[in-house]
Amino acid sequence: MQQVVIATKNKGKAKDFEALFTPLGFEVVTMFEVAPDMEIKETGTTFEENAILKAETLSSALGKLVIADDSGLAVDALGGEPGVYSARYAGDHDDEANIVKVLEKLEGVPEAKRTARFCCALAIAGPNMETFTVFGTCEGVILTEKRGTNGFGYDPIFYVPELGRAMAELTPEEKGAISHRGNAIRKLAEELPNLLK
Ligand SMILES: O=c1nc[nH]c2c1ncn2[C@H]1C[C@H](O)[C@@H](COP(=O)(O)OP(=O)(O)OP(=O)(O)O)O1
Ligand SMILES: [Mg+2]
Repeated sequence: MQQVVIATKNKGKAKDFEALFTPLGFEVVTMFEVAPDMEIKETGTTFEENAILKAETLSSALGKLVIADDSGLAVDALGGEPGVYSARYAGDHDDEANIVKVLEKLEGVPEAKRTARFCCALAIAGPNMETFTVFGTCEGVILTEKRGTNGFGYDPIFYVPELGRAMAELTPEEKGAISHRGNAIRKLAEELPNLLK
């Protein structure tokens, strides 16, 4: 099976990518398999910068085509926070602590003002091509408590109005159909024939 290398060490993201790439006939491979000891510092100030950093670093190391994902949650009432710092908002990659911090900061904020979006920048880098990026979003509303057990990160507190459910109440396929990551991958898929020729 053809492989697609994703420059991530996030198991939740890897599952999202599997739901999106397996139907296309690709096996998803992550840094756990190809570069478990590599640490890539996310020093950028935008999702795009960090995605490019991760894709180019791993692609150079492997000499292969690599896709990276930098993503996060932007809450309107918090001026776009946690944004690019989503993974490190309350603790280093502590999803539960991050959720508690967002809910605390939004205490007393009425539903109409709890609008937010998930953002996903994807970068694709390879030996014989210029790095290319796409951006996807997904609009939602921050709940006042957690709902559902699927997904990862902020999914339990992210309500998707068009489906009437929290992101963590969706199957991986349902999430992929409407998510920031799914939307970004569909944009990338449109461009891929031009990029690789
Ligand atoms: O679909 C999602 N559903 C819920 N939460 C999400 C999603 N997508 C991103 N997020 C949150 C998780 C993490 O707090 C941050 C990503 O941070 P980000 O640096 O891109 O990923 P990461 O450090 O976990 O893994 P890696 O850099 O190895 O790909 O945004
Ligand atoms: Mg990261």
